[in-house]
Amino acid sequence: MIKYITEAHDTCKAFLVNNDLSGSPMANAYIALALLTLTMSLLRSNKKKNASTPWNKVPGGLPIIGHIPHVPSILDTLEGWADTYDNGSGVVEVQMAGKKHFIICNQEKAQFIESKRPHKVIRGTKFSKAFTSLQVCGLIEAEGETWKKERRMIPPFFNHKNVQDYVSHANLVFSRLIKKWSSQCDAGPVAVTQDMHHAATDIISLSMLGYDLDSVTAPSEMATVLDTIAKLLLKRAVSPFPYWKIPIVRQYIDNGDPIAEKAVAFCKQVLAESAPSLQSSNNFLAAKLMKEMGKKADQFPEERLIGNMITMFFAGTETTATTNLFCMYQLAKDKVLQDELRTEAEALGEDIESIDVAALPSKLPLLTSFIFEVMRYFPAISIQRLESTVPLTLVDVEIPAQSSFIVVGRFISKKSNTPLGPLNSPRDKFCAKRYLTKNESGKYVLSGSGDIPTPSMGFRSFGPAARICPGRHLSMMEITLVLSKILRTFEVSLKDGKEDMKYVTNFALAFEEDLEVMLKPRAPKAT
Ligand code: HEM
Repeated sequence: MIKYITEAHDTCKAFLVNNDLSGSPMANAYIALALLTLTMSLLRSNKKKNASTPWNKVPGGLPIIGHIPHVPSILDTLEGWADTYDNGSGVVEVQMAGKKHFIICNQEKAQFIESKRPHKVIRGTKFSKAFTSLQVCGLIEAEGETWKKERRMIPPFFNHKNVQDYVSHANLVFSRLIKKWSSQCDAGPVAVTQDMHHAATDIISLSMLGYDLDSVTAPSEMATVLDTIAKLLLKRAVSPFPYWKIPIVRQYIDNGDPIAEKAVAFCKQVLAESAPSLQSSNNFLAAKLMKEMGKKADQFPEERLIGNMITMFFAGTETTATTNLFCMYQLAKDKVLQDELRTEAEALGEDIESIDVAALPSKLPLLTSFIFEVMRYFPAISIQRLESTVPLTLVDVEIPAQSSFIVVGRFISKKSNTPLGPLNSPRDKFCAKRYLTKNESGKYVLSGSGDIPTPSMGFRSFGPAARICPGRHLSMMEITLVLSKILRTFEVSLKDGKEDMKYVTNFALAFEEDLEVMLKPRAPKAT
């Protein structure tokens, strides 16, 4: 027993180290509380041993807490279990943190679970509580009727027509980024990670609030606050117990409440200051939303408007920046591909900045296919944690309400449904041309309608149909624009030819270390 408690203790410690909490004076109290919570959950769980199920269970595990995924690579552990234990049913059962979880590892089962959203299957309650605790009350945290109402209201402002209004923001921010890198690139490798995050934050700030943070040019306190909220949300969502409700303890563990207050105060102030010009502004979400709300009686309350603004920073910054970084890394690794993409970007001429957003995929088919493949292969969000609110029948077995599901999206996309593309590329390999096909004149064009691929095509990077990412056209516009600018301005290569960048795989993918690249300015074209 002592062995098990020691192992659990070590895991909690690893969690703290992983989340920069190990230096906290409350670390041991945290561990003790975590262990107590695990024990309590066992006592409460009143488990019925299900001797035979049509799916496999991950064998072994510790009494009380069950299996403990290795903290630096939760995703790898989950995918490893899916790979080893799926008997073809698409479900693997595992006991973790005193609770049964179902790992959903094929397309058919994923679709079944996701079809039950938003009422019978929801995001985990722990997740919602973490969001509410930091006042990030918006579309991501919402369920049921609130979600339906906000889903009707907000996503239309992310369609192609509206994203066109945000293009000037992306152009402004990326011009600053390219200018900054141009001034640094002669001095050696350029550290691009933080700049890419700042660029994504600045674009969200301009496009959602109409406010220019300009954190690409100079550090901005508010950019740091908004970035910290995202980290706190993830930390709270995976915590074994709601430590933030415990007076004194909470301020030592994350000091999240004053940070959340700052973010809310910032959004309120920006909106109050821009109120007089809202009627004439149409190039940021808050203005569009407030006009729409003015037309209707059933407005949503101020805290949800603000909560939705902060939600967009959380949802739209890390995801887009991470994808941009993985794209840069793939470009830097493959000079031939880089040249092909550059030729395509240059053929567009100078009009990239005023281009019709909806036309980007057809004008830049190879770049678009490359971005889709980066997203499939390195999805910013690689797993989804879900919970049932009613009993569900899974492979002819009734499983109770409050069952926990983990959909391993990246794993599924590497196994099934994903097209092999014109080069017949295996699904577990990276292939930039995967989403292309040759037309009658032998030219590569995007396959199918050219739209963003769907989960039924093995592409799960923007989430399932029911709660598909509303920001997908905005992020595609951003990524296409910044890559086109980078390709036209620089030749990109890896620092010291270093090809083996490691990435961490907790809930979102990220490079373990900052990405540094060599940027060689391209010779100005002879006129
Ligand atoms: C490469 C960039 C992005 C990726 C990979 C991405 C991925 C995702 C995924 C996988 C989901 C579904 C989560 C679920 O299953 O519940 C999602 C939802 C969401 N995304 Fe994105 N996203 C990106 C960019 C953005 C941007 C730029 C915004 C807005 C500014 C945004 C706003 C949202 C919101 C509000 C939701 C919740 C939708 C709902 O629950 O109804 N995302 N995103």
